[in-house]
Amino acid sequence: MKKVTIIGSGNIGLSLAKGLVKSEFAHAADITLTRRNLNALAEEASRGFSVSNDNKTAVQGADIVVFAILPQQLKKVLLEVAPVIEKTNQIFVSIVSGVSCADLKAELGEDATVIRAMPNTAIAIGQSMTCIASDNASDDSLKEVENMFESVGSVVVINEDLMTSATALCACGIAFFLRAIRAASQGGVEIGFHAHDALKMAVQTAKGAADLLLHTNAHPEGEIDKVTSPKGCTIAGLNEMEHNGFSSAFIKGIKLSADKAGGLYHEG
Ligand SMILES: NC(=O)C1=CN([C@@H]2O[C@H](COP(=O)(O)OP(=O)(O)OC[C@H]3O[C@@H](n4cnc5c(N)ncnc54)[C@H](O)[C@@H]3O)[C@@H](O)[C@H]2O)C=CC1
Ligand SMILES: O=C(O)[C@@H]1CCC=N1
Repeated sequence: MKKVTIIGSGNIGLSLAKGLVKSEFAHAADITLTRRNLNALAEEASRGFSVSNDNKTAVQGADIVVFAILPQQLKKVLLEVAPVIEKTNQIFVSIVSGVSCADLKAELGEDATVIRAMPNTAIAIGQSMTCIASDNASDDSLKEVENMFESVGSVVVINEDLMTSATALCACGIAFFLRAIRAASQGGVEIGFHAHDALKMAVQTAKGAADLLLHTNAHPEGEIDKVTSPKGCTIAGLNEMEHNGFSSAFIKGIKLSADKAGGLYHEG
């Protein structure tokens, strides 16, 4: 089993830790979680995770170190751990948006093995879509990190210059789809369902739509064509949504998120 240290145990860091244990990629005891306020990790400690507020000690002995802190918090932490890292044995994975491999190596050293990864919060249940990229990692190191993220979802290896696009489409994207489900359930309440039933119906319908594409490799429009009976109620609703900018709003939102994702580290 690999020893994994996660620097920054907030939303995505904890989701990753939970997912890795659930998938049996690692035992809780082999995962060290750090956070400035140790009290906030009491529950994780009781579940067997090793917890610490000392990043320097926490990186020592780890096979894989994952940086899961905000872009604005990263530089200070890189400078803190750089003197104690083992460049030949350790892999440094950054899931911090907008931080390049070059940025990471500028603080950790040019010979450090750095890999960027962009998962989403469904990683907690083994359903992440994770994109990974590196400019210097060996095939073995890349494979090791790919295996880790494959244990908690799907992985696509991409060119580093597409990482901010991956952030918008996949990491932010989960929020976009969640909002769409919420909107569907609100529509359901207006047409007669109690909120809990409307949400359950919207969630299962969204899951069915995603699974249809996953299982059949079909194109969404092909599946939509099967639903839209001539002169029917589906095409009427769908066109009304489009007249109100549904696809356009989604596309514009993803573009804005991608623009924003690139600038968070250097903006400070
Ligand atoms: N939330 C998400 O869905 C995703 C987030 N990301 C990226 O992951 C990073 C973290 O995002 P979130 O988890 O949402 O933020 P968050 O604010 O929930 O978590 C960051 C954690 O880092 C801790 N922290 C701050 N300074 C620290 C230090 N010096 N030492 C140890 N811990 C420290 C904070 O206490 C906090 O718990 C960001 O860079 C974000 O771009 C990437 C993919 C998905
Ligand atoms: O909103 C954010 O900035 C982070 C990056 C991707 C998901 N959450």
